[in-house]
Amino acid sequence: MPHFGDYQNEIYFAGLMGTVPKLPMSFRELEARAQQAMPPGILSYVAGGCGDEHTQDVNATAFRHWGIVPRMLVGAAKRDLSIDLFGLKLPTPVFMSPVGVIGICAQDGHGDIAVAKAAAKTGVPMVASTLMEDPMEEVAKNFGDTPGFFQLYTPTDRELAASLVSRAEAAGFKGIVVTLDTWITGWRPRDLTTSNFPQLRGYCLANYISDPRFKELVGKPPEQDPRAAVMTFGRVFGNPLTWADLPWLRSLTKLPLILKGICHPDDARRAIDGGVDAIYCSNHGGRQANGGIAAIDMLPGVVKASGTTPVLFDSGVRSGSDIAKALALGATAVGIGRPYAYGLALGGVDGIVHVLRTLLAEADLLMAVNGFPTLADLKGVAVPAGPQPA
Ligand SMILES: Cc1cc2nc3c(=O)[nH]c(=O)nc-3n(C[C@H](O)[C@H](O)[C@H](O)COP(=O)(O)O)c2cc1C
Ligand SMILES: O=C(O)C(=O)c1ccccc1
Repeated sequence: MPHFGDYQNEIYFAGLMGTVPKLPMSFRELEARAQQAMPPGILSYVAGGCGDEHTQDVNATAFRHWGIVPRMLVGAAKRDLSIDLFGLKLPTPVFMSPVGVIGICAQDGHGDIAVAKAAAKTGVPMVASTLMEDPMEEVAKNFGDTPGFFQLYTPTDRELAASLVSRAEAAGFKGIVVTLDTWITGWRPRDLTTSNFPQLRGYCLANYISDPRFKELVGKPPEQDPRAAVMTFGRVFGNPLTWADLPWLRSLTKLPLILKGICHPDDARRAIDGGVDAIYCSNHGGRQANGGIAAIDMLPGVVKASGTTPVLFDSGVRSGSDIAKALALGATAVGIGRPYAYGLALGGVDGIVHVLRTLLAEADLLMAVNGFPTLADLKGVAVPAGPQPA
């Protein structure tokens, strides 16, 4: 695998031949061009968030309150961005966060498969949502050598939960991410204004309608009565789990179990005591609660409480320097959300690969210029931005 920073040289040298990149080089441009390219209903679902979107906004802007002081004469000519996560060797500390409507972000409606192919090309794992437009078994066939993770929205029906997890195991997924913050949908004015909720219009339910237990719950073949399938989905989708359910969740799989949506240090400690393998600090990109605190500002407390347990992080990552800052603040791996959905909408598999390569190239070059050749060197170097003590 080439150095991710090489993408910069590739682009400049292509420029000598008169070729400039067709795809955006910054998040600002990516978002603006995606806004032009995506159907309005899908765009507003992806771009929107909770309430007045304050949390969503600060998730991104709060990265500016953290900084990295450069070190010189380190000779960081070669960087090593690889990590070991649950014994899996990954070339970079980046993954693609679960995005439930990614299937319909692709022009051909097979966005989940496009993400899996981009994972295979880049070594950046996909965390596949429960909400897919193609069944997980089909999606997993496209991972190549890159491990994939399955994100579970725990349904109220325990047998359905168990069935989804065992299918994920059989399909070769390497870990189960259980999302805790979305057993009910947050207050999303953009979607409410247009009465637009893609899943309730029958999109992205492939993992449900292909499931033997779900078929039993519908009571007839879902394809014969799509409305009954949607109503059954609505009925079983969200389970308001409590700590008392953690032993049951843990018992569902021997694969690494990761809890997504943990932001309080006490919750991290309790989850680790309950036997989870990793903590996933995230506020769902500000889509669920307009609580006001940026996810990146909650990361240090979660990292401290988690000790040696890996901490995954997402929410507001828009650039390579954001990735580097999250790593410096203690994240083991960093999730990309909306940016890759926009990349997919603009350029299919190549669009996702481009977004990942630009983010990774920037992170890699920041490590080079600032003198941090390894992730171990980067750990702990982020400081609050502003005047530094003498
Ligand atoms: C359109 C959309 C759909 C999402 N669907 C899911 C999902 O199915 N499961 C999940 O755990 N998180 C889901 N998320 C949350 C992401 O995994 C991630 O936490 C979030 O996108 C991070 O914020 P950012 O994209 O602003 O960086 C979704 C996010 C978006 C934007
Ligand atoms: O839109 C989301 O962020 C999401 O994860 C979701 C998925 C299904 C139901 C409600 C929310």
